Order: sequence, then structure tokens, then C-alpha cells
Amino acid sequence: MADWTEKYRPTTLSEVRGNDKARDALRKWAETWDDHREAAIVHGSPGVGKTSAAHALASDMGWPVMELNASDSRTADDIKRFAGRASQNQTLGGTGGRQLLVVDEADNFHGNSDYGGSREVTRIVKEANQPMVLIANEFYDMSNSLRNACREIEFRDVSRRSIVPVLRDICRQEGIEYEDDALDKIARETSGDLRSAVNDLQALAERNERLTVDDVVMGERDRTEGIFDFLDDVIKNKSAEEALYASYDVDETPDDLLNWVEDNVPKDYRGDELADAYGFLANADRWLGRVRATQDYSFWRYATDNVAAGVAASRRHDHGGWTRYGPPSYWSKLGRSKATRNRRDAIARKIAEKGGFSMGTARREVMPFLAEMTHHCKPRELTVRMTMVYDLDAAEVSFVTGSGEDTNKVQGIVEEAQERRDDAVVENAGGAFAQFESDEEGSTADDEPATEGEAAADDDGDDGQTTLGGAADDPGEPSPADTDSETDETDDGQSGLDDWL
Ligand SMILES: Nc1ncnc2c1ncn2[C@@H]1O[C@H](COP(=O)(O)OP(=O)(O)OP(=O)(O)O)[C@@H](O)[C@H]1O
Repeated sequence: MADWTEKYRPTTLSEVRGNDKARDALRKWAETWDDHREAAIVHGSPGVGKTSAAHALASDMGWPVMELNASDSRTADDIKRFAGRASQNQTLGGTGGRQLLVVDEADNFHGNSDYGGSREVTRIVKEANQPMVLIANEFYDMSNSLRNACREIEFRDVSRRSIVPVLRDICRQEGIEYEDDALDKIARETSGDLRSAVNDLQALAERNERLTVDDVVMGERDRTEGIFDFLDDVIKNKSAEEALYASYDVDETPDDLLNWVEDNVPKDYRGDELADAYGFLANADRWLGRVRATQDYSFWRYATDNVAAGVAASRRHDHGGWTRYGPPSYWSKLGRSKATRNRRDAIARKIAEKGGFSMGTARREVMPFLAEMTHHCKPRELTVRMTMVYDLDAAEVSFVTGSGEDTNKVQGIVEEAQERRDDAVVENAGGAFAQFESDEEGSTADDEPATEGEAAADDDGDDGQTTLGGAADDPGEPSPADTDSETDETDDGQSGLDDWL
């Protein structure tokens, strides 16, 4: 299915919702540009429509857009070239020579090495003979002189009242039935970020024929009441068998159950019981891998056996009192739709291969770190390196960082990573010794653990059957998931990060 944030991107300013004041200011700025010739800084949180507004404005005005992307490196020279190109283009076309220069991520010029870049932007902003919009998340990350040279236009977080009608329109156009409360809840959950709201709506619509308020989970506590009772049952109160029965009443997929239990069990279990519990969770993960590989959902129950009965059976001590259980940290990204899961797993596979640990470890222990550390592609350098090391494409970078796949930011990062990878290949072609040297320097994770992974895959089928009650049938030929599911939960999930930190 097409990405709805693209499909429903505003094409004219009047479709930009929830920021009427900023929108009007932008329009006025453009219409009077000949008089003031100032550049504009459009700033605000991610996903509130800044980029869309700039492009919609250009289209309303009939101005072609010329963009300085995050992908263009941003030294003083690059910016001069950009400005030069822009003034050349001025003589082309029949648009009265006007075009809109859009500089994305204008708050990112401020880093040390780019300082020249920042100064150059300021100079160009002052001298530009074309309307120019600088887009930024953080107004105050920009230099004083740059800020002073521009007109400030602030985009605020989009209110719930403005988000709901956007979601409603989309539902109508897509022919999706919905409860009003469900849309309201999505709007509340995504607090001001319209892009996230649209993304969440799409994920939910892929999974449900009719959107009800109960479908909207997104880490909110009230709907998951049942899960907290279930955690108490498994971790504290119930026998293995009772815990298994309790699991039948919880309205969560086995993938989600696994994540909940895995994140919360270490709050109570210690030592051997924790190790045993992890063993069962590792088994569960293998069964879920088989489900994904074979689409045979009958394996689900073996996963649930392990998660519920297995973890309850591992308990050796009383765990009284009250524990603050919480949703898995990576919750909002986990298993929301099949497409999301597939993407998540594709990334986990790359990380697992590179770092030499299991898919499960990659997914649960490495990816959350990456997501945290490169949130909204910041810091950019780290994001580029991650992209390079794990060979991620734009969709994958977008998944990990939470930035839009088609944004210049993400596209630029992917391009830069590709360039650097190409350069690295050329450097490495320098001779056999170059390779040795770089190995010695510590990128050791590559080869040896892969063999471990294969070895583990061999006896994987057997391990998987240590479900309670021996209910498991051998699922047959090793599926692709088997190679993934070497699950040494003691892996230090972070070791794979060494390469790019
Ligand atoms: N104000 C809005 N009105 C209508 N749609 C919006 C609005 N804001 C965001 N969207 C939706 O979210 C998508 C992403 O918005 P956009 O890229 O313009 O946000 P942004 O503020 O530039 O975010 P970022 O800083 O992360 O690039 C749009 O394609 C559109 O589907």
C-alpha cells in the first residue's frame, strides 16, 4: 500500500492543517517578497507540515523549487555553488524568473566543521535574489546572525482538533469504517505530530477492517489492563498451567506478549530463574520466527507456551509486593502491522549478520539503542554511520529513526552512506594488507560469530521443542528463520555498535 503520508501530502497551502497563522504568514511573506526580499525560517517539531507547506506554497505561487538537501554536504563552497546554480536558473523558464530556494535542516549548519557553512548561509540569505525558505526543528540552534537576517515563521504542534479531521478525510477516501473515538485517540497519542498520526492510522487500517477505539494501543496503559494482570500471573502468582490459561484471555499477539514479558521479567526475577526464563523466551522467539517464515500460525501456541508457562515455571522465589511493569520500550514500533514487522525483521537480519548475534538480540537489544541514539536522524553523523555499517535503505533508516522515508534528511543520509561505502571499497582495494590492518583494529565481529549462528541453527529444531508438555512437532526443514534464531540471550547486544561508534 502506498505510504499515506505521501499520498495525502498537502499540495496547496489551503490543505496544510492546524497552523493557520503560520500558513497565512508564509503566504503573505511570499506575496510580498518583492518588497522585503527577506528569507524565511520555518521552524517547528517534526511532522507538523513544514516541508509540505514550503512545497505547497511554491506550487501555489507557480515557483519551481530548488532544494539544498541534507544530502548535499554543507561546506561554504557547497552553499556558494547552490546559490550560484540558483541565480543561473533565474534566467530560465517562464515563471518571471522566481523560484523558491528551500534549505532543509537549516539548524544543522551550526556544527564545528560546518561553521563556514553557517556563515555562508547567512551571507547568502542576506544577498539572495530569490525567495528562500530555511526549514529547521530548532530555531535556537541557528546562529544569531542567521536568525536576525530572516523572518521567523513558527509551526506549532498540530492540535488534536486539527488532526482528527485529517484522519477522518483519509478514512473516507480509503473507504475505512471507524469509530470517532478511535481517531480521537490516535490524535491524542501522537500529540501534535500529524505525520505520526497518519502513519499510525495506516498501520491500524492495515490490521483492522473497522477501526475501533480498542484497536488503538500505542503504549497506552488503559487498554492494556489485561496485560498487567497477566504479567502478575506469570511473574508472581500463578502456576505454569494457570499462567498458560491466563494467556488465552489476553488480547495480545504472541509477539507482543513476548516483548511485554521479556521487558518486565528482569524487574523481579534474578539469577538462575531469570536465566531459565530467558531460555524459554528464546524458544518462544524461535517459534515466532517459524511462524513468520512459514505463515503457519499453529506454531503460535508453542510460542505462548514458552512465554506463559515457561516463564512461570522458571520462578523459584516468591515475588511479593507491587512492581511497576511498563510497556516494552520499543513498543510503538513492535508488530503493529505485518509490513512493519517485516521491515523490522529485515533490519534486524542485517544487524544480526553484521554484529554476529541472533535476530532476537538484534531486534530487542540493538535496535532500541539505535532508535534511541539516532532519533529523528540526530546526530546526523551517527545516523550516516549506522546506515553505512548496516547497509540500510531509506525505508529502514526511516523505521529506525522515526523520520519520514521521503524526507531529504533520510534520502541524504542514505546517499552519503552509499558514497562512503563506495569510498571505503576503493580504499580497501589498496591491497591485502589494508584488509588485515583494519581487521586488527577491531572490526572483529564479522566472521566468527556467523559460524556460531550456523551451529546453533543445526540443533535449533530440537531446542525449539522444549516447550512445556512437549506439544511441539518438528516444523520440518530448517526455515529461513532458523538461521536467524540462534538465541544466545547473553550476547552483548551493543558489541555490534563498536563498528560505527
Ligand atoms: N499541517 C499538516 N497538514 C496536512 N498534512 C500534514 C501536516 N503536517 C504533516 N502532514 C502530513 O505529514 C507528512 C509529513 O509532513 P512534513 O514532511 O511536511 O513535516 P515536517 O514538519 O516537514 O517534518 P520534518 O521536520 O520531520 O521533515 C505530510 O506528507 C502529510 O501527510
